[in-house]
Amino acid sequence: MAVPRVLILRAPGTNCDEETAFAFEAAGAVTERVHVNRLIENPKLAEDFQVLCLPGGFSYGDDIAAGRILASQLDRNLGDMVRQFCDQDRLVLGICNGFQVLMRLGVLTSGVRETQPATLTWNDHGRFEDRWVHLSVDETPCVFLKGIDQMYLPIAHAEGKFVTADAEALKAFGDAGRLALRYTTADAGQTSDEVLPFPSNPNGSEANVAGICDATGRLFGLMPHPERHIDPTHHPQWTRRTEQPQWGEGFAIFKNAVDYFGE
Ligand SMILES: NC(=O)CC[C@H](N)C(=O)O
Repeated sequence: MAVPRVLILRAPGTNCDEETAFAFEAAGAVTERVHVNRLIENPKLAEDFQVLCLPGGFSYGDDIAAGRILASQLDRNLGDMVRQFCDQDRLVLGICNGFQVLMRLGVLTSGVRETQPATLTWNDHGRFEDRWVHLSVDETPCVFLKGIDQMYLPIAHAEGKFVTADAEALKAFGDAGRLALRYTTADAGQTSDEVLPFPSNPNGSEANVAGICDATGRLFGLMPHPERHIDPTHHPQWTRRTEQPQWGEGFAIFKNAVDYFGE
């Protein structure tokens, strides 16, 4: 099986890059954490990688809007590199702040209309929300979610509310299976378009959206942090369980990415 090489992009304020590298390596990938300035000096560096991952954090202090400055920097300086990564048979993953960057770049929402069809904005209650959430997976082409029905993962964000320009845009995403990951209740197995009340839906996202993918399923962004639930002991109730699973519930996302290159 081919071992994919994962480029984990660092920028001032990134704070989840080491955990994300650990998760990918546990799943069998080779990783390199590369600062955005190194990539701007030499964009050809990216040619050695099959997966581009934008990890979580507070890039450029979330100034202007979370992800805005890093997205502009990538667009202006590395636009060709990012487009090539998205167009070829490679994978792109954005986790939390990385998801915000991908949304500002527009790579996850392309194909729906000319003008920007969706964004991430402030949580309804206007605060940073840091806790665990229940998630369910839609019928989706998303490579990273293959074989996953449910997950229990932590969130830690202030600007995670998914909104679309109008109902037509939301429907277009939904019909294509692009509203891939949703917040749900502790007992629900299904995804739902009806907005669930807080705390099940932590930020007021339309259709309870926690993550979306592009039309091919190769590009994916999510607000929860799968890299923070890799070991079973990351689960907040792990000491009460009689048996431990081999991996935490976020691990399958990284494993799916690695397995994609072995198929
Ligand atoms: N955990 C993160 O990546 C944080 C995302 C972003 N800084 C926010 O607060 O919305």
